[in-house]
Amino acid sequence: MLASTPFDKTAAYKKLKTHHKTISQKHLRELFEEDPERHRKFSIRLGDILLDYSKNRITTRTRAYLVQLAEESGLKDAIEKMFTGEKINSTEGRSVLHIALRNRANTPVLVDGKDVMPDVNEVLAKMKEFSGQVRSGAWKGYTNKEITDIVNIGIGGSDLGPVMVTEALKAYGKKGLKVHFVSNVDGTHIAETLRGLNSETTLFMIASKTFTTQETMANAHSARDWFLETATDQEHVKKHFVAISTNRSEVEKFGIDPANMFGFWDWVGGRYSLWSAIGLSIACFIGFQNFEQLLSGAHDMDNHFRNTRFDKNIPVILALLGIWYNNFFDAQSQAILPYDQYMHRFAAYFQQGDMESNGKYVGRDGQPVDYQTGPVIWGEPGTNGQHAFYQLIHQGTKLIPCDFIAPAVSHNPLGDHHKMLLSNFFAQTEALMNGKTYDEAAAELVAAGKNQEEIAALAPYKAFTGNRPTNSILVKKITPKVLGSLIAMYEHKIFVQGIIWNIYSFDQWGVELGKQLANKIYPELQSDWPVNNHDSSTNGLINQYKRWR
Ligand SMILES: O=P(O)(O)OC[C@H]1O[C@](O)(CO)[C@@H](O)[C@@H]1O
Repeated sequence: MLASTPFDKTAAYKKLKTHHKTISQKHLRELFEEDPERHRKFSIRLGDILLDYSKNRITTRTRAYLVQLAEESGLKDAIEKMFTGEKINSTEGRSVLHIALRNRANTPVLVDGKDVMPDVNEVLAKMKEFSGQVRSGAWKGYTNKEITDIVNIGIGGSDLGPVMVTEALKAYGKKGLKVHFVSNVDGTHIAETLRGLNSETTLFMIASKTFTTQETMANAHSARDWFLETATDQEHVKKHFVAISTNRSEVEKFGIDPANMFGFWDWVGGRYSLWSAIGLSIACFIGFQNFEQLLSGAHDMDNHFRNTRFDKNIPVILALLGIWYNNFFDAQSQAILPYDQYMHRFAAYFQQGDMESNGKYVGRDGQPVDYQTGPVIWGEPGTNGQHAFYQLIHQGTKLIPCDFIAPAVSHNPLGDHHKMLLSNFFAQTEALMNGKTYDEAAAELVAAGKNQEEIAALAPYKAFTGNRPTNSILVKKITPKVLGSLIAMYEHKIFVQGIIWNIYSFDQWGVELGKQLANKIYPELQSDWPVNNHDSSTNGLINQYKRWR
């Protein structure tokens, strides 16, 4: 069991409340003027990753109080409980062991007294063999041709991780092997994906922890129908369909050869599952060695997280800063802004990772919390975001803490593109911090030849308050290893915040109600009879749909 202290009842919370009154009056410009050592004091380096969090509205005292908050919340104990397989996902009665999936040290990790590592290693060995066969062409389709296209069918955690990673690591992808992802139950998704594919050279991976998810099962059945239209013989299914699941009996019921099933376990949360067999499409695309590098990067971050004191601990610091803005500055959201086109799904990935984990209002004591929990996560790659929503980040009325992420080395060193990209990366955090005073704006207008009247009219709009906090995460290069570390970094940040907010981060009951109601409405859509058993809005919408279809 995890300790259960409502975070607003801690002594550190009270200190931070008072301290916030002082800090909220300070401008980041002043903080930098007062202390030229901020970069050194507020940076952490781990291998090829540098976190500079100096452009935050904090002092060393803020950090000390935040660290105290983490300590009072029982974080140290909670981390140990997670790493040692205790059932900290209490509402589902499960351990939380994505860390075991990437435990490259192979030290025993016990669940109910049984070491899970032999099972983990067995599945990894099977993934290695299979991905090797697909990549080498040894795995043949029903007409003896090599596989050219993989279609992963899954949703949520059984889709977003593989999508994000295969995009982020496209530079490592095997030429001539394409990966496609179908998630939405909207028939357009699968129809558009299958258009142009050849059943003889296409391999389907049906990825679902439960193997009962409506969207995935509907898409899987449509994929099989499409396949059998040309392949005709049921026997051929086994060369073209593999399953990734914890539910063997449902996999068998679907008709997938158990030899083609890649298992995982209930202690792997869906949104933490890309390290498991759910990552099979990743392993096929980038190769098993690179997949192991991804695991190893995550393992490095796991070790750092578990063994480093909190004020030098990257995930802990990121989590505490998030709490500082979320609960003391009333920030509603958090932007993740990768300056790397390959990472264009990174923010979308952590929308599930963060919002499904910490979008909770009931505390671990069973009572509604009376403070804010998980933020809205959003973001797009720079520089596109700059020309879309950054205006609001710079001059809007909302405080939006931002994480800027960029690699020093590009996979595509084309002319001066990367220098231009990085100059934007550096410039944005500087601009958000410093802003532009009225006097600076007026001086620019003078230099542009404007008269006093024009200056008075325009300067208020051209001035920026600045004082907008950012983290800069500069990495050497987006390699599989670095990406693994970055993903694990955010996973642990989410964990820390959940512990401090005193909520359960590893269940997701909130998505159940919609599923239940959809299952109830689905049979009602079979006939043309009007319905009258819902509220007037839902009845009206369903009945109009029936008239129009
Ligand atoms: O892998 P499954 O069982 O198909 O579930 C897919 C997704 O559905 C959810 O349960 C709810 O959205 C996610 O947590 C999960 O990643």
